Amino acid sequence: MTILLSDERVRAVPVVESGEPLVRLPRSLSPAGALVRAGLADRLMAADIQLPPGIRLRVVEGYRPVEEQRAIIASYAAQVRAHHPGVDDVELARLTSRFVSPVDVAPHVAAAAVDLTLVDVCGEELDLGTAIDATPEDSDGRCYFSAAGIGADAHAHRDLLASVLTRQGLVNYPTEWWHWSFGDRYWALMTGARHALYGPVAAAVAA
Ligand SMILES: C[C@@H](N)C(=O)N[C@H](C)C(=O)O
Repeated sequence: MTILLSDERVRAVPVVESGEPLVRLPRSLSPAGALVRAGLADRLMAADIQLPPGIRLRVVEGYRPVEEQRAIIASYAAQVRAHHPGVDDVELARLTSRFVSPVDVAPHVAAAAVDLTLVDVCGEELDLGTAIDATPEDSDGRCYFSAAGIGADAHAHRDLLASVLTRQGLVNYPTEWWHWSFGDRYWALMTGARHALYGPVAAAVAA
């Protein structure tokens, strides 16, 4: 059974902030220059060199300011309401958290998560079954890491991604094949760590 980011068990995980700085990923790994915690950056670089020749990781997003997280929540919650008329507020929050995290436990706001994919030598994205940020509604559930209804290549590419990232200690959010994190509260719950390493980062600190 999938544990969502809105689950009380995630919120119950304590954070013992390590104070680890944010670093900008190299452009070869993240043309957008995503910012992440130093420990996550090291793990991503280690995962990248484990890939077969001709395949690289491509990180499209890392740290996200809290205002941006709030804006994504508001926008997607409105879409969920339109798709699921009549849901109460509790169910709305649960359904919304399949695609975007509540602010207080948000892995991107802690600079502890990345959205990423695989690219070939020309920088072209490989087939992972859906676009990054395809919602459950738009993709008919194919955004879930273990979804049926995607091709053999997409399955193989998701498995390849998982093999190099889990070896570095990252965990996937099962409703989004592209979302991987390290050191946040969701990661702590999933790995059995006693506490999270990284809490929310203020925009002023990230600047
Ligand atoms: C909105 C989507 N790209 C995303 O980042 N989702 C995760 C679960 C999050 O909000 O942390």
